[in-house]
Amino acid sequence: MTEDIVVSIDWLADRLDEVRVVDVRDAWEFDGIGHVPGAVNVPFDRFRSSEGDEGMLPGADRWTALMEDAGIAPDDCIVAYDDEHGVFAARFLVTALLYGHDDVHLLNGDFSAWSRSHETTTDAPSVEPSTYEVREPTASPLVDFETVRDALDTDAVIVDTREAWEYEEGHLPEAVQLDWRELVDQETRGLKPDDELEAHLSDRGITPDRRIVLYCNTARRISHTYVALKHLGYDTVDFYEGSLTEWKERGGPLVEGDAADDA
Ligand SMILES: O=S(=O)([O-])[S-]
Repeated sequence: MTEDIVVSIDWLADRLDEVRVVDVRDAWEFDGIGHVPGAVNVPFDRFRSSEGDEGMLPGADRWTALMEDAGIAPDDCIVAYDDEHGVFAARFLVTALLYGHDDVHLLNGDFSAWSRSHETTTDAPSVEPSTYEVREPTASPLVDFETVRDALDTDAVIVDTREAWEYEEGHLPEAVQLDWRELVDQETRGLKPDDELEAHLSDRGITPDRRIVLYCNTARRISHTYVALKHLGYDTVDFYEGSLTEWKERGGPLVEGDAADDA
C-alpha cells in the first residue's frame, strides 16, 4: 500500500476503510474525547511490560491477545497514532515490527492534528476478534548490551534521545545528544519537513552512511527517532531495547557533563 513508515493525515483520511487504525491513548481519552472513525484502542500501558520478552516488550502471548482482541490480522495495514506527537504510537509501531508485523505506519501528526481538519467520533468501533500469530521479523534492529558496548570503540554514532539535563547527568561515552522532540514540528505535531530533518541530523553527525545506535531510558523515545530515521531512508539503525535501564544495571560506563565537554 505504501512503503513509507510514516503516512500523512490526508493519506489516512482517504483510506479509512482499507487500513486498521490503532489509537494508543488511554481508554478514557478514546471513549470520552473521541477518536478517528473506525479506530481501535490499544492503550500504551497494555503493550509495555518489564516482564515481557526483552526490555519493555510485552511478550508474544500478550501481544497476540492484544491484536486478536483488537481484530487485527497479521497482514493488516496498521496506522497508529497518539496525542503526543507520535512518541507513544511509535513505540506501538516498533513493538509490532519486532513481533513480525511488517505493514505498520505512524500517522504524521497526532489526534489533535487530525481533529483540526477531520471528523472524530465517540462511537465504539465494531470489532470482530481475529486470529493472530507473531512472526520472526524480516530484520530485527534490536541490539544488546554487549553489542552497544563494542560499538563504543567504532565509528558508530551513539545517539541519546533524552533531554539535555538527563544527558548531562550521565550518558554513554561520546554519545551525541538529540532530544527526540527536535525532530517534531510543533505546529503540525508531526515530523519536520525532510530537508530540515536531514540538515539538523547532519549537524550532529547523524548521517545515513553511518551506523546509528539509539538509546534512551526505556526505549520509548528512541522508537520515535527510529521511525523518523527509517522514514528518511537510514539503513543501519540499531535499537537498544535495554537502553539506560539495562546499561546501568550491567555497569556500563557513563560520562557526566554536556555535549561540549565530550568534544
Ligand atoms: O522515553 S523513555 O523510555 O526514555 S522513559
